[in-house]
Amino acid sequence: VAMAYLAWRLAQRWCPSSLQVISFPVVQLHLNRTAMRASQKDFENAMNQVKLLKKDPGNEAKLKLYALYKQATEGPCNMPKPGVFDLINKAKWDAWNALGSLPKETARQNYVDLVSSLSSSLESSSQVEPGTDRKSTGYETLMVTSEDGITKIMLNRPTKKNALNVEMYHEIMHALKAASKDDSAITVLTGNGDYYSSGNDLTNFTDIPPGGVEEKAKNGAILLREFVGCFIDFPKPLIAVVNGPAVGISVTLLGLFDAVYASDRATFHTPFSHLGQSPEGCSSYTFPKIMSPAKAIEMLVFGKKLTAGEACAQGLVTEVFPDSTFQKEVWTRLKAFAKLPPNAMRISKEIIRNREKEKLHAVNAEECSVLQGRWLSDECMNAVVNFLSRKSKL
Ligand SMILES: CCCCCCCCCCC/C=C/C(=O)SCCNC(=O)CCNC(=O)[C@H](O)C(C)(C)COP(=O)(O)OP(=O)(O)OC[C@H]1O[C@@H](n2cnc3c(N)ncnc32)[C@H](O)[C@@H]1OP(=O)(O)O
Repeated sequence: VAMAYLAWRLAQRWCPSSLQVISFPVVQLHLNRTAMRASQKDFENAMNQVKLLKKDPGNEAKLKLYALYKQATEGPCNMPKPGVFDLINKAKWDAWNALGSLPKETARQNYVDLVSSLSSSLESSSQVEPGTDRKSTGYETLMVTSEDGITKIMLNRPTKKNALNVEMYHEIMHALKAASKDDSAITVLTGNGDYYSSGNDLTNFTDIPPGGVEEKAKNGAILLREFVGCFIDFPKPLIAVVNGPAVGISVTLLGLFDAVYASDRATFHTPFSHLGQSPEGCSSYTFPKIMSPAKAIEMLVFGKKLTAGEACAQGLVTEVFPDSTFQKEVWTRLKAFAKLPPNAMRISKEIIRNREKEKLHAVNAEECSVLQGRWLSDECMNAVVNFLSRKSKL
């Protein structure tokens, strides 16, 4: 029953709710569109279109495509279920199996529809409107706006507590690079919904490439190093507006921000040991400097969760505001900052931060290399499997 429940939870995660409703314990598929039927030619065109996508559509979309393709070509899944540690094949099996007895023609149509929606959304993501006041809706996982001299990068996966999936890592890097060159004076990172961010999306560990977990860990370390590097090198004032709880990498990165404003609802939690992992985001260097080595160890090694007030007392947070007035007070202040001469702000940040840059890049490289080893450990694997099978939560 537990395994069936897990399959159902994973299926919920990976199956498009607009196409079907899945209920437990009996898997029922209620299709809301049966009228249209894609021809074999449409299906083949869609398969070719997938190869031409300019951007990676992300793991969730790839699993949906895989499942629909298998269903359309082979019918219902009757393969043996892969073992619990064979994460990638198990995820694929779950996605396919969750389609139940969906007819081949419907799967074909759903595949064609999905490719068409991916093509249009990924095409538009490369277009940024020119001008000073602009809104970029092209991102899949972010909302990026630029007005009043402020570029706001909002993490936008509120139903997943703004967990950072691989696509979000890439989009944040893209948004930061664009913000570093645009005409805004300051850049703000914040979260949509009740969380600032729940940190690394633990399903990032499930998409294992043909080279196996070693290759996955190596690629993860390369991605993480590049990602953190963008924060180290960001040239303008970078401000975090921490609207709610923050976990993992969303906390450690705060040591690289120029100001951190938090709602009194926010908490700061880095449960790395619980997850069999180790600190990143340069926190092994910035946290002991900011708050003393002993306080840093309480957070980074023992996983002590801080309230916003505690984080402020320890220097990680610049100022705490009551949640009821948080947005109003913070944005009023930020708008005033953004009116200051941008070049003076950039040059002042440079002189304050630059002498640490080389050190920070070295720390980043070392942390990523240590984490690469941690991701291959049983401690880490067990923590991820426990979360995904809903046996544990922070
Ligand atoms: C080899 C790997 C390569 C990886 C690629 C590079 C990676 C770089 C990695 C850098 C290292 C980073 C480390 C970290 O950030 S460690 C911190 C990781 N985060 C967690 O452990 C948090 C896990 N989440 C929770 O414990 C709870 O969800 C939480 C306490 C945050 C909220 O609980 P609550 O009960 O309020 O809400 P739900 O649990 O129901 O959550 C709602 C849905 O959101 C999903 N969710 C939330 N957080 C995550 C997450 N971090 N990863 C994946 N999914 C997450 C949750 O599952 C719910 O989804 P469903 O509605 O579908 O069930």
